[in-house]
Amino acid sequence: MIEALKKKYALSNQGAKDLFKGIVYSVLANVSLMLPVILLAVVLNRLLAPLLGTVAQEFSTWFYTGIGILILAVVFILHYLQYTAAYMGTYAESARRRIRLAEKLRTLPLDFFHQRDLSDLTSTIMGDCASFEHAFSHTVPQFWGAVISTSVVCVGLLVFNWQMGLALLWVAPISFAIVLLSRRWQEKLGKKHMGARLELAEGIQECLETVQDIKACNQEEEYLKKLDAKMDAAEKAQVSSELTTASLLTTGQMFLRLGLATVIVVGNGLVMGGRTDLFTYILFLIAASRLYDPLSGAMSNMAEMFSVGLQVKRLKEIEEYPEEAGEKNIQTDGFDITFDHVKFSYEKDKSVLRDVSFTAKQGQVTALVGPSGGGKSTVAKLAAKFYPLESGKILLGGKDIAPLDSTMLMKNFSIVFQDVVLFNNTVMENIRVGRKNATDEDVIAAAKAAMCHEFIERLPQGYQTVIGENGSTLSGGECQRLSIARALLKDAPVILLDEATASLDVDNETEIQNAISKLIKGKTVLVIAHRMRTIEAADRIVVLAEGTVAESGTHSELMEKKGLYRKLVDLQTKSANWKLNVNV
Ligand SMILES: Nc1ncnc2c1ncn2[C@@H]1O[C@H](COP(=O)(O)OP(=O)(O)OP(=O)(O)O)[C@@H](O)[C@H]1O
Repeated sequence: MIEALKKKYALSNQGAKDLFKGIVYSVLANVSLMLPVILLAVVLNRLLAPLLGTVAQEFSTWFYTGIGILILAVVFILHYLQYTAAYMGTYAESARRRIRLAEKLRTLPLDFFHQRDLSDLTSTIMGDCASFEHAFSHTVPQFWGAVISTSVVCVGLLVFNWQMGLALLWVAPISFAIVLLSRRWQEKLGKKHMGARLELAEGIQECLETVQDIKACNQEEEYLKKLDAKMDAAEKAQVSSELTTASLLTTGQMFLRLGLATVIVVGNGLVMGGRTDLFTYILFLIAASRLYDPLSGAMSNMAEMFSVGLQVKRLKEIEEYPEEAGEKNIQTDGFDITFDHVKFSYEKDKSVLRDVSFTAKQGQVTALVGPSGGGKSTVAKLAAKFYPLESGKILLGGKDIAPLDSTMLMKNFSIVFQDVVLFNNTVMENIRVGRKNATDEDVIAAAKAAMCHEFIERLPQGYQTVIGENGSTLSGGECQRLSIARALLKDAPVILLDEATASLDVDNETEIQNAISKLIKGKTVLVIAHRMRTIEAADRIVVLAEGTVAESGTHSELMEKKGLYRKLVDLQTKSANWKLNVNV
């Protein structure tokens, strides 16, 4: 049972045990609701003895009051136990689920995050987890509790008087069938609603991220119109999903109440015909008033459980995604990086790299140049195993990196990408990301080398200043210098620099390049730069165009060759003399 619950609702062992406890208490609490009915029937039987024609027995008010209080106490205790088991268990499981998800995300390979939509992931982690809290505290235990307890009571009523039992219960299977048979329909509408909600969340996120550009291009009205359309679509999908569910549910619940009419008609006939007594008739009338409520409740819960099913599926997709299970022991023979006939595509059948082969030697600077979109950044990311290859191999110190553990591999890389990622934390901690156990002095030394120290000192709290989400309170050049400081601090044997000095002015660029020159001594350096003069001194230049290596060699070799590299250099020389003509 515990195993079945674990599997069905993606629960931990403790979570499944707590849910089981919640269901058991829910069954007992529901059954206990029949105790007042039984007491009422017994009391009425005694009080109405003269009317019913039965032998009048001695009636003790105190005795029945005492039993009544005892029953109330039992009902209260069982409901209390059910409440604590369902609620405490659910919230403890919710905390475990969130931690489990965070742990799982930590172990997933990077390509998982490139495949999944980030707002979809956020909505699973935040939204679905919140829905589970409601479902597992308010719905699932109550549903199973109602189904099991009413089945037990129904069997009891059928054994007691099968004709009255049938008159009371014939409606239940039909009512449930109405809701159950429409499950696929409800799930389809639920999926559509979830899809529309995700699109809306994506739209809002995109709008917030690009608000400056939208304003700068006077696109507010246009953009808001599109967002409005997404809101309308989400609202429509929600209304149609809820309306359908509510209509079917109300139909089922109304049908259930028909049973009261059949109890009256059948009971009347049986009492008139002398085939049953008035006591049984009254007992079934009271039972009808108590029994249909939990069944109605179970039907409403069932609709919510359909949508929980969809959310559990999304959660399982993350939990069951194969974890990164690479070799932890990385022993390489030096740190040369070799691309050996590498073929790669982000999307199926859209090759970005075709047959790329070259070696970036340790102790040398290898520069990647070429037209925009040629695949330079992709090559740098593949060198650090951000994505799996379609075919070919990438070797680090002669060792294929494909089977290696990414976290262990990453220890060998210092990376500065075009898009700098900074955390909403202090400057000190943002640089310390490079090396967790670095002392404050180490951090400051790296900051000085990356020309950050001066501007950091000018910040309100110096190194202890919190820099906002992704460094929102700093300029682009300052963010880039921080990320260079981080890389200097890490001081790994392989260095990937993708447009590392792109946002710096000429003075800063020269100084930083001096700092980088110190950093790269004896290391394998793969550098991408659009400004050709910054890589003229590189030991080897690899020209990438349309996903292949067009040519390679030193600056002078390539200039002599008069190929693509020469063309790019000439173009840049021309553009360096370009001036903004304000008299046109
Ligand atoms: N995450 C991604 N998903 C899908 N396609 C991508 C992705 N990143 C890059 N591409 C595509 O891969 C190709 C190579 O991109 P890449 O960024 O490697 O080129 P690049 O030479 O570094 O360009 P640039 O000089 O403009 O930075 C381009 O056509 C680009 O559109």
